[in-house]
Amino acid sequence: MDFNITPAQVGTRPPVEKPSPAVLEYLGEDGMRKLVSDHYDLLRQSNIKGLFPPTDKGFAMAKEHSADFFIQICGGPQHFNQKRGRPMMAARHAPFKINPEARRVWLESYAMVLAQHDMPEELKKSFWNYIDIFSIWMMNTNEA
Ligand code: HEM
Repeated sequence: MDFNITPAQVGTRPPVEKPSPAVLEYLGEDGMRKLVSDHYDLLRQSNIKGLFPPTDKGFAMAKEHSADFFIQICGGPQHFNQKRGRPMMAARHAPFKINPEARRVWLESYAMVLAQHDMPEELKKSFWNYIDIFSIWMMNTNEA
């Protein structure tokens, strides 16, 4: 499938549709953790690696929190809320400079992981549509 990135302006918040619970049903929690882990491993080699924690421990925590969130947003247990409180995702990303290029790299890293994955296409599409749009919310600067 094509992983198209929707063009968007910084500061806009288009309505988002959550991924289908079938994504988590297919992957299971461990499968979701692996998906997120593979994504983060690509980010760590990308030109936006400087945004992420430099230590292995910090990086492992970042993976854990992100996977907790994706499990929750796909209808699974509320791990994220229990450990971290209300998601408030845009606010949590505010300390980091996320420009359209950072969004592109972040999404393309997911596209690479999804392209290799054995998940059915309609589940990939559901997951992709969610991150494509919700990632627009996380952009907070046009500065390089
Ligand atoms: C637009 C591109 C994005 C970039 C560049 C980005 C970058 C980051 C960075 C730098 C962190 C902090 C890492 C840490 O120290 O824990 C983070 C945390 C996180 N991000 Fe993103 N992010 C993006 C989009 C998204 C999207 C679309 C989602 C959800 C669908 C998401 C979910 C999360 C979660 C759950 C955390 C952990 C927050 C916490 O526990 O405090 N991110 N992200």
